[in-house]
Amino acid sequence: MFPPESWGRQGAGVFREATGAAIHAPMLDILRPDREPPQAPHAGSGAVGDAAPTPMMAQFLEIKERHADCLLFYRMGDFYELFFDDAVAASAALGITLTKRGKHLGADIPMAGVPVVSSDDYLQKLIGLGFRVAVCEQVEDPAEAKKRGGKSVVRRDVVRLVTPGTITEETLLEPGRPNYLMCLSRIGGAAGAYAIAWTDLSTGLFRIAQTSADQLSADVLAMEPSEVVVADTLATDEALGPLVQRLGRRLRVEPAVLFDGATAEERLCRFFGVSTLDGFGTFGRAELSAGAALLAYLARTQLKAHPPLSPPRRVEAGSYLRIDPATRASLELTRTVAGKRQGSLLATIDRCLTGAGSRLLGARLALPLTDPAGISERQDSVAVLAEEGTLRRRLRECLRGLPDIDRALSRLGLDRGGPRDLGALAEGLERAGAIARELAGADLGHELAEALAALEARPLALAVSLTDTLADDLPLQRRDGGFVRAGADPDLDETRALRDHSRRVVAELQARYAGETGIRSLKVKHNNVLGYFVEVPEAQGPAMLAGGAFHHRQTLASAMRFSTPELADLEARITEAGSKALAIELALFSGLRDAVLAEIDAIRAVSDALAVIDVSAGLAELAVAADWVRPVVDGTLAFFIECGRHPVVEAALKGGGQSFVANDCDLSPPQGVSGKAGGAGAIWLITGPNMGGKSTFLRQNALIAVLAQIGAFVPATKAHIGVVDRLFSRVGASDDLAEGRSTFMVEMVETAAILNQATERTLVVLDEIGRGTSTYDGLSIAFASVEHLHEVNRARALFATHFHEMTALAARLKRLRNATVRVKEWEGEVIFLHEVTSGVADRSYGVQVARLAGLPPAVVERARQILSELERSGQGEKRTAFLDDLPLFSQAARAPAAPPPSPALDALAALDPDALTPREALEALYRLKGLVATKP
Ligand SMILES: Nc1ncnc2c1ncn2[C@@H]1O[C@H](COP(=O)(O)OP(=O)(O)OP(=O)(O)O)[C@@H](O)[C@H]1O
Repeated sequence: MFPPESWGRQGAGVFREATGAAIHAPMLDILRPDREPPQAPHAGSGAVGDAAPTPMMAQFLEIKERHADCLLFYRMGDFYELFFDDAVAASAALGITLTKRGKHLGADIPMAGVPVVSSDDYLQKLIGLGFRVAVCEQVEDPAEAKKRGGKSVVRRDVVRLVTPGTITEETLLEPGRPNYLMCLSRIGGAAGAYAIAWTDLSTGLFRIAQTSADQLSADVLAMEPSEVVVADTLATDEALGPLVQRLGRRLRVEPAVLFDGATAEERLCRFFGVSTLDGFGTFGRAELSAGAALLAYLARTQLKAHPPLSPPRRVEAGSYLRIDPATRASLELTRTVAGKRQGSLLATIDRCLTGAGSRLLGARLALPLTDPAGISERQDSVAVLAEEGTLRRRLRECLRGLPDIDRALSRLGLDRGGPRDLGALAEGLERAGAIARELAGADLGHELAEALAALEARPLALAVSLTDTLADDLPLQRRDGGFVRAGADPDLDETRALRDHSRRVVAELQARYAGETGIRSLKVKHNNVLGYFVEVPEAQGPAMLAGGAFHHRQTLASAMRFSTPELADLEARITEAGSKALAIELALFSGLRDAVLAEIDAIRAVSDALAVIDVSAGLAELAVAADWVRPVVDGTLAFFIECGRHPVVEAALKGGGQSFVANDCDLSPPQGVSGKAGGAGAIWLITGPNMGGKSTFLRQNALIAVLAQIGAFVPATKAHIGVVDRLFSRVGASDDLAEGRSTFMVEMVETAAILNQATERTLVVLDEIGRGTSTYDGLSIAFASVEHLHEVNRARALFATHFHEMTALAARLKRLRNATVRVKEWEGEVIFLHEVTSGVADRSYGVQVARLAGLPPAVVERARQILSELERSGQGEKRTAFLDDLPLFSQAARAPAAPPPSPALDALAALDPDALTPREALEALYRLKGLVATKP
């Protein structure tokens, strides 16, 4: 990077050029009103009529035109300046001052700026608000520009576009969360092949997966991407509508040419410097298109920098547990319903000590495995470290505070790295050695043995040269030097000695001058304008001039400043030695950087190995601390959990000094059920009081399945799980008003997905289906859904309901069992025991719960009265007839004898079912329901 062209902001209109001469400029040169064209036809023309814009203005407009959709951070001295609309937008978004500089087309030019040193904070805010930022730097030394003539402007260009998915700065990233940029591609129309490719530019990870129209949303959202790039031709496609809506600001539309399938493979090959992709896997056309688009988008945003991506790895469909977005949300896997990480499953189980470990755990939670052998390998790692307490503690000691190797590596690869990134690698490699020594000789499973092998294969020579070269305390930026250890390079030592010696001579001069002049308050000082100078109180100034050895430079209110040939000479020597020292340091930096990049694969393998060790040790720590067990995971259809607990609720209760009541669950294929009904897993129909713990029980079993399949231990005393291919959980209703769907509609859409897609291997967890509509409608839907699950899907399922009528199904459906949550009633109070047992609940205790919730006593009493009447009058259509006799409804009892007119019936009579499309039918149904609801 070149020294900035110093058009500073300091003072009112005082700007210094890089040459050091102070100049007074009432306004920035480019924006001086007298130099502005009276009328510029449009931004970017560069020259207008008889009055051309200033060269710098022309440069600004030209660059801005090329990056019209970005805020342009235009580097001027120590600031990034924004002009015109960018300035207005940034000042509103960042709360920074909006000023005016000069005129354009007769109007003031708005301007706002942020200091370069703190620009990361501003960038973070802007990116978070959905802006994209083009960072424009000087791309030549100001001295070069000067050679071209006095008026020449230093060449500038955009060096990088900062977008949500392409951030690499440590300060802009969360340590434990990946930052995914994703491209989505489709080949061959709506029914064609879909694929996604995603990368974490900050770590170099690169994955490609095939998907389908059905799975698209689930697969995209599972990765929680920060930015999703879609071709303009696809973004407007109806099939993508719901996903596009969900992505909102995260969506980025780019020209379709980025996704060009014909050149995709060749572009991928060229990027990775290979003649064929066979070594990386076999990719379909849509996958190649998505992968190549990703590279093209990176080229657009990173410009000249070549991101150090790992070769693409294909995520095989079917190799992971499918979890749709609604299930992820309802199970609060990575964030709570309120959107917080705290309180999610991930936050509860994450005991990792490194950012890479937390990211790996998150990635495993996004894609739990379905292959029992792969799961077992991960479990072996956890088991070894759970058993070997001393080893685990020592490993965790080494991992604590380990720098983020992946991110340091990525920044170095993009040439955005500094001395601390090299330092991070030095420390990382050293710790890797310590960890390898701890692991050597231990009885490790396959996964940990592989990790150990990667640690042992670490590039030793590189580690040594990094440690030998780098100083103990490293500056953030390389441009100031001072990061090379004394003794590392003889030339550098010599130059530094020269510089330091000259500095000492300067200090000695002060004593000599004071002695010679007899002025005891004489001082030798330094500033950027004068360099070294002698300063004396103003009264002594004339005496200094008398001897002729001191040349007057400046008079201040209370002091006079002088220079001497000796000082000027020393200054020159110090500056020269300083530049030489810096040049040597920068050369050493480049050498080390090249050496690092030459070993990038080995270093990445070390980092991956450390992440695996961190995740395994973290899960082992959790298993020991919270008393979790290793589940048996195999290819059967078993689902047996003894004394299972909800990890998050248990942790929360523990915090409040309460204990969690453990419960068993057994959905394994029931013994003794033969014929068509046999063979598949069971359904538990759970009835029980409100607040009894039904939802918690449902969720805990789904979470145990997920934990088992990421290779973790589980909160239970015993567990046997036949791998689940797909998990559906509908617990707790939510409106999706953003997509224009009511609570009931959302519930039905999700239920439809479950009934259409669940297989024998699926685990379905359903809570109170059908409660968002009238009792009979709801009951009928719930009945039919359970029957379908039992007969057609044959999935393992937990179904909680307040429709006690449904318990009768157990007599007909062979694999359905009734279970209930126990409560005790004591002196009119309900006591929740949170125990799940076989059997049927007698009632819901809703009124008692309502009282506990603080409903006014009069309402509770009235509800009790109505409830006992309802229970007394039994079932059937006339069950509410008694209400007329109750005091509150006696008014309504005086209704006219003749049946009231019914707009709903009239509207129904007017309908012609054969003439309606399914959508119109649905709308008509809603209209009818609306009419019924508003009926007096
Ligand atoms: N096994 C348990 N041990 C201890 N406390 C529990 C247990 N299960 C649930 N709870 C506590 O009871 C509260 C209510 O549980 P939950 O929401 O699961 O009830 P529910 O039966 O689904 O109620 P509703 O039918 O009203 O939705 C939870 O917030 C939790 O604090």
